[in-house]
Amino acid sequence: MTVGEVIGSAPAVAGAALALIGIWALWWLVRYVRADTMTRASMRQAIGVRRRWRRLAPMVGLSVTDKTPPAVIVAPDGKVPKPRVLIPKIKVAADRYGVLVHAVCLPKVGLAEFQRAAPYLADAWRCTRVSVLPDKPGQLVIRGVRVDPLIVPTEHTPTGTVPEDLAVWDLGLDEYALPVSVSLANVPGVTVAGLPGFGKTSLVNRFMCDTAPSDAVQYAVADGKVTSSHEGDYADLTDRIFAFVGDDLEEANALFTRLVKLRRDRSASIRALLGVKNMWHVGPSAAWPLTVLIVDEAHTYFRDYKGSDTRTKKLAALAAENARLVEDLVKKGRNVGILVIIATQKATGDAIPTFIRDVCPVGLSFAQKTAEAAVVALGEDIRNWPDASPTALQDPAYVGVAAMAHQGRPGFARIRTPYVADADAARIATDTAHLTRDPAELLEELAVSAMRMDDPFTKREAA
Ligand SMILES: Nc1ncnc2c1ncn2[C@@H]1O[C@H](COP(=O)(O)OP(=O)(O)OP(=O)(O)O)[C@@H](O)[C@H]1O
Repeated sequence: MTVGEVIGSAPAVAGAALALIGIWALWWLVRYVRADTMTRASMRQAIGVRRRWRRLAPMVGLSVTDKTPPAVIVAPDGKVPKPRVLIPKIKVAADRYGVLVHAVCLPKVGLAEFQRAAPYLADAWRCTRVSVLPDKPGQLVIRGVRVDPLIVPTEHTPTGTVPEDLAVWDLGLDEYALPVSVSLANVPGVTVAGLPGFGKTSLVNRFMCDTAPSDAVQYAVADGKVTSSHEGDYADLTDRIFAFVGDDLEEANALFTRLVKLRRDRSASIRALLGVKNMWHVGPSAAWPLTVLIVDEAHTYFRDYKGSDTRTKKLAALAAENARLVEDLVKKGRNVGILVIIATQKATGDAIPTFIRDVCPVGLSFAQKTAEAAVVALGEDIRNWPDASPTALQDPAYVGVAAMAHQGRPGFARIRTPYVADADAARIATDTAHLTRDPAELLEELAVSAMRMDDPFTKREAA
């Protein structure tokens, strides 16, 4: 191509570039118009972050000077080129709560430098909080939230569709508005504690509503706050629950005994029926469902009864027996697909006995009154993380916010869990009631069909 041709094509190239910019501007405008007020503010914020980055980065110590002279040491006019100041390249995206910035590290400008600069970035970007985490090798992700996600209530409307992965429990958004979930695969127990009215039931409701459309899960509930299944928080869900007991210690004892028997029968037959030692290797199924026992207001079943009269002695014996049975389920139920969720308002050692709490790998706590209660709910380590302590969640703005130990790294996350309306829970329970089965019966059916398959006559027929 000659120089003349290049000059001649310049208007066409400029026109194409302008058209591209026009298309991009139109796309941005359409997104802006369709977005809600919070997202629009974040989109404007993202423009500011991009526009000011070249000036801001060196001011907050996020630049490096490249002193190596380029290939041409002396320019034709005799001047030596100045060293170049390099700044990390960024890509900025916006959502309801703020901006998500992907940055590329430079020599001596990495994770530590970005983390040191985070408070300055928060000031410059007008953010309540900025966090910096590693992304891909050599890249970082910086989360800046303009609005504190912990104080913005959210709602969740269950879709009624079968979850893609039954073992993933979506909990809500953390303090950086990033989604938090826990894996329930190989988890035998979850504890949920918190002052009354701070969102425990809503959290458990969400779990049930999201998983209930699957035939690979069955629920049993012991609710210590009520006497019959038609009262209280689980009244809307009874159609999807295969066993329910209220505050009667003897009935609870019978339910826990029944589930321990299921645990034993499953342990005895898992290799023959599933061909594995751990149900999670093949995943839960309609024939071998994940069996979830929810023990709400656990204090009712485990508390230490003190007194020498016959009735109190009987209650004390039942409570001790209940704790022992639930401990059995938590300690030995994992590989056979039994999960225990223990919720309580009362954070004392006898509400969730420490020998049970300590074997539950997942612990969540809504607001707590005292540091001791926080320790009972989340373990000793919470004392080392005062910012995340549930004692700081007592303001009504934090209804629905829980603290939870990070899975796989030190520290605790605070999570804004969404509210699930009772009407939605009722709708899901009604729509999925036909899936309710007793896992003990299912186990028997599975054993019978396995026996039939072993039968030489049946084998011949099948062949
Ligand atoms: N995640 C949430 N977001 C916003 N509001 C919530 C949330 N969860 C609960 N609430 C509000 O708090 C009220 C009480 O919630 P919930 O029944 O879940 O509390 P709880 O901790 O289970 O109380 P209790 O221990 O008395 O059963 C709800 O009716 C609702 O108005």
